[in-house]
Amino acid sequence: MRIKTLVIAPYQAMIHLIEDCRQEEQQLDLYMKVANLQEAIPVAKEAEDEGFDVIISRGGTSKLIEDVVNIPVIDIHVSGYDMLRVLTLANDFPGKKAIVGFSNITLGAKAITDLLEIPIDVFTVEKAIEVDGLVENLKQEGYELIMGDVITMDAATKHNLEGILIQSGREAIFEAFHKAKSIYRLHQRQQLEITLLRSLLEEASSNIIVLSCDGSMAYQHWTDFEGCPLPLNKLHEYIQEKNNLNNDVSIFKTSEQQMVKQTVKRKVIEAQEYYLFQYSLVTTHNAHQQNIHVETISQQPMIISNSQAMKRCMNLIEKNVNHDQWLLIGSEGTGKKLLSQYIHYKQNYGQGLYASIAAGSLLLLEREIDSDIKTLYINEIETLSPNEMKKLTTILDHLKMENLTIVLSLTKEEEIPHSLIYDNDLVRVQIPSLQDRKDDIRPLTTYFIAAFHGQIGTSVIKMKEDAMELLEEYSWPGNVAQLRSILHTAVLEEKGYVLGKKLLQQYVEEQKEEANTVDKEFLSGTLETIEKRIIEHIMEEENHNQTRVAERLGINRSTLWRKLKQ
Ligand SMILES: Nc1ncnc2c1ncn2[C@@H]1O[C@H](COP(=O)(O)OP(=O)(O)OP(=O)(O)O)[C@@H](O)[C@H]1O
Repeated sequence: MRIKTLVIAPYQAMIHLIEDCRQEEQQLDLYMKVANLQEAIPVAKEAEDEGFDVIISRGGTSKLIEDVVNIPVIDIHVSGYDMLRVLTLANDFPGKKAIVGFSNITLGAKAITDLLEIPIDVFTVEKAIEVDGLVENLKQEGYELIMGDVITMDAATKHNLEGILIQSGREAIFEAFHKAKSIYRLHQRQQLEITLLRSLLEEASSNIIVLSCDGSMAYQHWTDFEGCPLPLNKLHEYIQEKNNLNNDVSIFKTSEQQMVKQTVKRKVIEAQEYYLFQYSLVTTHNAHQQNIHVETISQQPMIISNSQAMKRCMNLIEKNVNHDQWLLIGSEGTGKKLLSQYIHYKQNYGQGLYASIAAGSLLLLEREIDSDIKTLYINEIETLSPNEMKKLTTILDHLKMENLTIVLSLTKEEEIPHSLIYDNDLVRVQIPSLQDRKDDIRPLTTYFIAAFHGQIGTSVIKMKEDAMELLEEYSWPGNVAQLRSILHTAVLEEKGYVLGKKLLQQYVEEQKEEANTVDKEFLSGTLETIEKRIIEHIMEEENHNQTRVAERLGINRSTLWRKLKQ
């Protein structure tokens, strides 16, 4: 196959020479046009669109073309022979003579005029616009003959000076033909490699975008998204903000409310930095609408541990911090989840994903756990039936083989199979209830008040001493979560800077009453009525699945059926 080549000649005489040279050229399919500098740009663009393989041109013109096309551009050099020819020609002219041009011409010219002691002066310009003024000055200084490129000749004609165009000879043309062939072959090989790599990349990985460090896009390929889920300027900001980006994983919500996982990798290729962003959808629920909540923990969670009881608990955690199987036991709201996030942070220092899931949902989870999830927190284990507990043990055995820290959370240990919670590999941490660590109430209160002030702009910044004492006296059946929730309600209500006892007392009393009414109402009536109420309650919790209800109550299905009929 012949190489389709366009020669953009900056002057007409070159066309004749090329016509002559083409007789000896077999591999190039040569076309020719005359155009100099700016005029050459549209010609070159058109040639690229028409499927030309290579462009050949000369000097400033080829430089301009190079910037606007993606096909190889070959420059016809001004050779020493060209220079010798023009100087020989000029030598016989009488009067003052000068060569004017860019350094690609003038360096060689100066060397020859010095060596051969030819009385011709050499002037170098850096920009095309300098030529006209320079030639005008030379005329005033008495120069009669000017040599140079096409622009120099135009200026000479304009100022009525004699001019000789430095033309390229046969050797320079043949050298350019030779270069065109070898560069074209190299370009072809590279294009082939790029096409192959692109198709491999498209098959092997999708939903990726590659940016260079200035934010410009080098490659993208999407299958699950219509385009990049984040605007490109956000990605650029991301690159600039994070200085150590390698395998950085994060989770975010798109404008369409989809949860998306983003993984960023940094690659350095020939001293250029590139960033590969890969996206995947994090399905937070499966067909049964079971939720797995995935997030990043980018800051070390603050754990208040003023009390001796909580200090012991934290010591145990710190001592075993790199362990990958944990059992956190504590009543509702004691901080089990927060502690699991603390363990996750200590193990991964903000990298990797943290996920939490209720045990019942884990049993129904249809997918593999995402490999970027480094910690899996499993709670609500106590709501499972004995059969489900067995299933959970099998799932956990499987999960233990993954590169994953598992944190089991329990509010009570009774009725939990030993196989699940008496595994030697488990680090067991008992989290004391708030009543058993009253020394934490004061710092927790201060911490929550400051956090609400900072995060939601509430005005309270201090507690009255009698209000604090009230909090320290209360038994807190809902533990830290309940303390936090009461303080939250109170600071939203209080518009002053100081939170007093009166308002708090009102909320604490409400909590006490609520607890009493629930218990009292639930336990009122005969044994038969209470039993019925319990069955109804469990039926609600188990979605009216009678097999599971019977399992939980430890009775067989026919007994349950009979009791329901009563
Ligand atoms: N020691 C602590 N220091 C600071 N904040 C805490 C502490 N313990 C708990 N909290 C806060 O109290 C609230 C309840 O904690 P968390 O959800 O971790 O409890 P939990 O034991 O997992 O609750 P549940 O058993 O109901 O799932 C959270 O807002 C948590 O940040």
